[in-house]
Amino acid sequence: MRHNRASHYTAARRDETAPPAVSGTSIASDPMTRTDLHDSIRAVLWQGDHLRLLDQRRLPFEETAIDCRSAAEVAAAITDLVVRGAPAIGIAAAWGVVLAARADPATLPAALEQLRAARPTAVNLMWALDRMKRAIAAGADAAALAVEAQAIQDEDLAANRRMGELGAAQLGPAPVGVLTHCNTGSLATAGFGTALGVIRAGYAAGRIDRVYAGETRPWLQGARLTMWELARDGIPATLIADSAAAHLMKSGAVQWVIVGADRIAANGDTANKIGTYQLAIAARHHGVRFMVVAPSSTVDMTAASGAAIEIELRAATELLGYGGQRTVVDGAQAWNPVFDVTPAELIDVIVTERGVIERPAQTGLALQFGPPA
Ligand SMILES: CSC[C@@H](O)[C@@H](O)C(=O)COP(=O)(O)O
Repeated sequence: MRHNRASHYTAARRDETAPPAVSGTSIASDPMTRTDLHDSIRAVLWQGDHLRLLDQRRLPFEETAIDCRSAAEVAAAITDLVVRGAPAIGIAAAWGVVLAARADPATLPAALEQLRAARPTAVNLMWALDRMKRAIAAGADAAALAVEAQAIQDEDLAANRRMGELGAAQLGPAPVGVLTHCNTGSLATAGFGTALGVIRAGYAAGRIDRVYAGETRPWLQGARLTMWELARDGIPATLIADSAAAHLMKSGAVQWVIVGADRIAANGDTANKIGTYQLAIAARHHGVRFMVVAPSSTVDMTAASGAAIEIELRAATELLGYGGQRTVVDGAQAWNPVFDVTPAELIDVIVTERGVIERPAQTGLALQFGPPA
């Protein structure tokens, strides 16, 4: 393993013996630099002529990167969860557009379409592509598109820092226990994180003393990724099975559930990782408060309510086995929706970089985002 503290990742080198992690793409796989701070985690890194993605399917035990050299490779990496988390896939897609422009501007319409189809629920993907499309319409060349993609990435990091401050101010002052779901940290964003950014800021301010993370079946984003990020930061963290959440709340160990979002409708209904809805129901029953943290790029004012949000259904095989090993009897069927919608009535606070919306069911998002489109 080669370490290079001057850059975030070690230089990629083609490993002919490694199995292709994303079918049909050329992959350079190599260990990435290990550092100790969340600031050093970069899920998406532009390398001047290609895009380097930290392969999140292999964490926490392997820090390897995949180099994408075409929009098609970026789209495949998004679909296959090499890169995941609503803001991060929007950022990766923006760089995918840059790759298409550099290769041949004539391929841009097809590239935009292919990237848009990579995953259906996280609206940050469509938001970022629409922004790149507007830049193309305004005459941007590949270099100008790279500036736009970098701006999308930089603005996301700034939004996360701001949401961290705003969300942490909602807590305490006495330190609380917090439950989170999936992974909303540096890995899911340009850095720092949304819900995990609030947790980072809250812990730093002495307003959080313990974080519980649901494991997040079947891809284990909570177990593999959130626990990894929290361990690197030295934040006290306890993993729970997803099905232990109501029991945890009943014990009195948590006062807040803090989660991210993949799409927030105009009325405040929020799509997020499957299992979020049942956390919100259990939280309301136990008097535990429920906070959603997401940048404005996650807000979709064209969706009047959660009913308008497409929920991604993934392959049944993701549920029928574990670690490459089949665990369910042959011939069994499985249903694998990977997001659900939490109704606004169950949400106490929505935090975006524009501010805090308390009891969103009463006002919707119009206070910050204007009337529904
Ligand atoms: C800041 S990330 C917010 C959401 O994207 C996150 O909670 C989530 O549901 C991610 O799902 P994933 O399937 O891992 O992309």
